[in-house]
Amino acid sequence: MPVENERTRFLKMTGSGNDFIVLDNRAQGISPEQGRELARLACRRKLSVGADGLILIENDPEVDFRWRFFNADGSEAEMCGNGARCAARFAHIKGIVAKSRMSFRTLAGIIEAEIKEPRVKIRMTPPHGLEPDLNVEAEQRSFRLHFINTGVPHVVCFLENDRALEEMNVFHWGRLLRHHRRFQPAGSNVNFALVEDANHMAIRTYERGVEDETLACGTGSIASALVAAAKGMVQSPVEVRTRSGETLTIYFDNPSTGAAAEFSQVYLEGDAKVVYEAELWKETLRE
Ligand SMILES: N[C@H](CCC[C@H](N)C(=O)O)C(=O)O
Repeated sequence: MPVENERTRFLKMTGSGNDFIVLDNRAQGISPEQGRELARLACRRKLSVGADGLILIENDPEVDFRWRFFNADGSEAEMCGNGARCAARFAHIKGIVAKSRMSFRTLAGIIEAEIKEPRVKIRMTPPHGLEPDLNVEAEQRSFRLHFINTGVPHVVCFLENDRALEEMNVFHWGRLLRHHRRFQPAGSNVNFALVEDANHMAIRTYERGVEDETLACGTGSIASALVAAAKGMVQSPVEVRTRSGETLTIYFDNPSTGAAAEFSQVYLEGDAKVVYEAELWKETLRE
C-alpha cells in the first residue's frame, strides 16, 4: 500500500481549476514509487479523493523545500505551473516557510514563488526547445503546431475565433496529438489557443498524464503566450482565460520575434486556493 497510516492528512487545493492533493511528506517517508501508486489511486474521482495530480512536499538541504509532482495517472512530471503555485501556498499556510517569498526544487529546476494570498506568482525555469510551424497530420486532418518546453512539453495550436475554440473536440484531437509519433517518446500536452488581442488569450488544454482536458494548465498557458509572443501576436503581460473561467497572468521579457526567440524572466500568476483540509482513508486506496 502506498501509505502506512490508516489516515493521512492533506489539503485539497485548486490552481484556477487544476486541482491537487497536497501532502506534507517531510516525515511520512512516501517513496517515489509509493508516490506514483498513491497518485494513481487517490486521484481517481468518485473512488477516492479525485484530483488532476498529487504533490508531495519534502525537505531540501539548499532551498526552502523540494516537491515531487505526480499526474493523476501516476506519471511523475518535471513541473506543473498551477501545482507549483499551490505547493508554495501550502508551504506558507503550514508554516514550512514563514516568508512570503520562497524557492523550491522541482525536476525542472528551482522555482521562486511569492505569496499574495490567495494569488501566488512564480518564476518559471527557462523555457526551451521552441519549434514553430510544424505541420502534423492526424486522422486526415492537418494541424499547424508549435512546440515548446515550459518545464514540461507542450504543443500549441492557434484557432481563429471563440466559436472554433468552443467547438473544438479537445478530448479527441488532444488525445491524438498528445500520442502523435512526432512528439514521442515523452509525449506532449496539447493546447488549443485563441489570441484575442495583444494582451489577452483564451486556451483549452488536453493534459498528458491526466489524459483529459483540465480546467486550467499553467505551463500550457505560458507555452501558448510565449509562442504567440515569438510570432509577434502578443506582448507581456498576457491574461489567459482558462476553461474554468479563471485568468492566469503571464509575464516575460518581450523577446525578439522568430524561431530563435529567447525568453527570460517568465512568471505565472493566479489564484491558489485551499478547497478543504481532510484525512485520506487508506481503505479508498485498495483496487
Ligand atoms: N500534465 C503535465 C504536468 C502538469 C502541467 C499542468 N497541470 C500545469 O499547470 O502546468 C505533464 O505531465 O506534462
